[in-house]
Amino acid sequence: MDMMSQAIALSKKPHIIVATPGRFQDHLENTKGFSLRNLKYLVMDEADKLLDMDFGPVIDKILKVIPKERKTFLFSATMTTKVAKLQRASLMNPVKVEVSSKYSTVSTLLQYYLFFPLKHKDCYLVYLCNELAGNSIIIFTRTCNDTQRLALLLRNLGFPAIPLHGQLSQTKRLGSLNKFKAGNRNILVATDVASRGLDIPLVDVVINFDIPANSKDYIHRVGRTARAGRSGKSITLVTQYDVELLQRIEHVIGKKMDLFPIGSKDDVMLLQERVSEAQRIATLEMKEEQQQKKGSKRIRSEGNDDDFRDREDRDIIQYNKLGKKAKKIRR
Ligand SMILES: Nc1ncnc2c1ncn2[C@@H]1O[C@H](COP(=O)(O)OP(=O)(O)OP(=O)(O)O)[C@@H](O)[C@H]1O
Repeated sequence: MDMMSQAIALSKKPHIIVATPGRFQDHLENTKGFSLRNLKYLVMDEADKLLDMDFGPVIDKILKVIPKERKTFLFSATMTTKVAKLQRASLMNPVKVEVSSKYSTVSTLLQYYLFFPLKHKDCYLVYLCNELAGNSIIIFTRTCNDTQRLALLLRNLGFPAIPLHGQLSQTKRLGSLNKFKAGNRNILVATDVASRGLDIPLVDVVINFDIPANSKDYIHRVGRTARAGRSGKSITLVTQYDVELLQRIEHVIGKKMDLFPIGSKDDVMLLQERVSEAQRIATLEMKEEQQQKKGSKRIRSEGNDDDFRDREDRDIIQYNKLGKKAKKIRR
């Protein structure tokens, strides 16, 4: 929804507003007649995230202009000392309710790791996707760039992968998510934008392509599977540089992960040639995309059709093109 239609909705004085902090602050500053004088309850979901470096300053501003006489609820699977700071700063008589004094993952989640040298990372991922074909999988990466690259790489090999990251427009993000939810694409490659809050019942496996640097992110990521009593698997890829991070996560969750059972290293390496070719094509496609992006920026700045920004159509064409390329690789 755009700002204007939201302003109209707000003028009708809704009883409940669900908002991201940035947009909320925007309305506080720019929407005439929008006031929070009567606010009674403030709920912060993923509270530790809302109070971190990215959101903290905006939240501070919002807290300053809402009534002190209110009930505040903070929710999250993980908490930080920053929440404690906030409790001291603006909560009266706070009560803390914990399911467990230790961070825990559910017992229906089977947690595995795979250990191999960094140079074979893509190859192991492709091997896993092949082994797990038919499952619905979320693959987490550290950067938007890797998300895009891996989605292209997997598509080049014929896997129905789709990227989701913060640099996509809202429309495209929703589009990706819907395709995944509907089962049209059963591999979602995502950054941590997808690590919290997503409630998709059919996720069978979470793969941490990059091991999360923060153990709390691990808990949120693997929580995308094995939800509401269902079973699920997580597989964390570990290279020679990640051993310490793995140990730290195991310490935080109070569990040791098992080695994911796969064939021999030779079985994995059989894929290497095809993976290398798909990597080469993915790199070219990334370059092509970047050039097209530059082109679209130029067109936009010249004042042409704004819809050019929505590259959904072009992506479909590209997907078909990749489909052909994938066949070529198989032969
Ligand atoms: N008591 C319950 N009985 C059955 N299903 C439930 C119950 N509570 C929640 N669920 C279902 O479990 C799923 C997860 O719930 P919800 O999204 O509220 O979890 P959450 O704790 O907010 O997760 P996260 O913070 O990790 O995103 C939802 O599909 C919800 O409908």
